[in-house]
Amino acid sequence: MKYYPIFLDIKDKDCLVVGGGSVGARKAVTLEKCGANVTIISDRFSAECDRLKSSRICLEKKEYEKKDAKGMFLVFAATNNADLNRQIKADALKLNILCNVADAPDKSDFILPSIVDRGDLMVAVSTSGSSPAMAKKIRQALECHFGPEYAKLLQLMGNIRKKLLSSGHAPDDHKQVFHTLIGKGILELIESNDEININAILWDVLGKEYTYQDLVSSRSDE
Ligand SMILES: C[C@@]1(CC(=O)O)c2cc3[nH]c(cc4nc(cc5[nH]c(cc(n2)[C@H]1CCC(=O)O)[C@@](C)(CC(=O)O)[C@@H]5CCC(=O)O)C(CC(=O)O)=C4CCC(=O)O)c(CCC(=O)O)c3CC(=O)O
Ligand SMILES: NC(=O)C1=CN([C@@H]2O[C@H](COP(=O)(O)OP(=O)(O)OC[C@H]3O[C@@H](n4cnc5c(N)ncnc54)[C@H](O)[C@@H]3O)[C@@H](O)[C@H]2O)C=CC1
Repeated sequence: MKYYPIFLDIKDKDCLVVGGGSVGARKAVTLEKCGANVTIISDRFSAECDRLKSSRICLEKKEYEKKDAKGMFLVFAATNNADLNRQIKADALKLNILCNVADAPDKSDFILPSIVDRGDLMVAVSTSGSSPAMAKKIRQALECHFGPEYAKLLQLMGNIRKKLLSSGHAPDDHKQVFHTLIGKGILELIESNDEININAILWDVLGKEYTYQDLVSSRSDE
């Protein structure tokens, strides 16, 4: 394997994107969705980038300077200047910060995947840099297969898991329960909004204190 796949928790971490064009904008949007505090530094901003200004995305209109990278958790070099992108990478290295270089995968510490985002289900597709266009096409095909019902299913499964585990750990019994639930076709029932039959399964497998409406009204990580 060329790259080590990892799901990184970047909530409330400071991340720097240098370059306010369409590539910088795309990287900033994903960072923001994951709860990071994003600074985009650029000597000019595309209209697309300008619209991103928010409580979590701050735009600084200026030339990049080495000190800008200080204290950042991640750095993204996304300018249209290849030499500058390499300089940003070198600065980040000196500061021990991982850096993505938009025009030079071989110089990057990490590359970004194409993402299917269905709540707690995240499918990340990488072609190891061989063909971003193909990564995007595969992502679009997967989006048709993994529809929005998967977000609901995982909210349900996450909350059942949390409730069950809060009453004690019994890995062998629990394994049986989870596989039984999935095997009973709950996904299809969620898709057709058939609450009556979902509850019938929940009560049969887990007991009356497990009700669909209660279990999908809160997030599993709350
Ligand atoms: C190595 C990597 C580094 C990184 O950015 O982390 C990288 C590098 C480069 N991409 C380039 C071009 C394009 N990138 C896209 C789109 C995406 N690029 C993304 C990731 C990555 N791109 C990493 C590898 C991912 C992998 O393959 O596994 C995605 C998945 C995620 C994201 O950006 O968030 C996002 C899709 C989001 C979605 O799902 O929609 C499209 C498609 C389009 O625009 O329609 C094109 C035009 C078509 C094409 O080139 O294939 C060029 C310029 C080449 C040139 O000069 O011609 C380079 C530089 C180079 O290769 O040297
Ligand atoms: N990784 C990826 O997914 C992709 C990467 N690329 C590469 O990414 C790079 C950026 O692409 P785009 O966003 O389309 O380019 P762009 O030209 O739209 O944006 C680049 C931005 O960098 C800024 N910039 C240049 N010098 C600067 C400096 N000294 N200080 C601060 N900001 C500076 C410019 O003002 C501009 O806003 C290109 O090198 C391109 O080849 C292109 C497509 C996809």
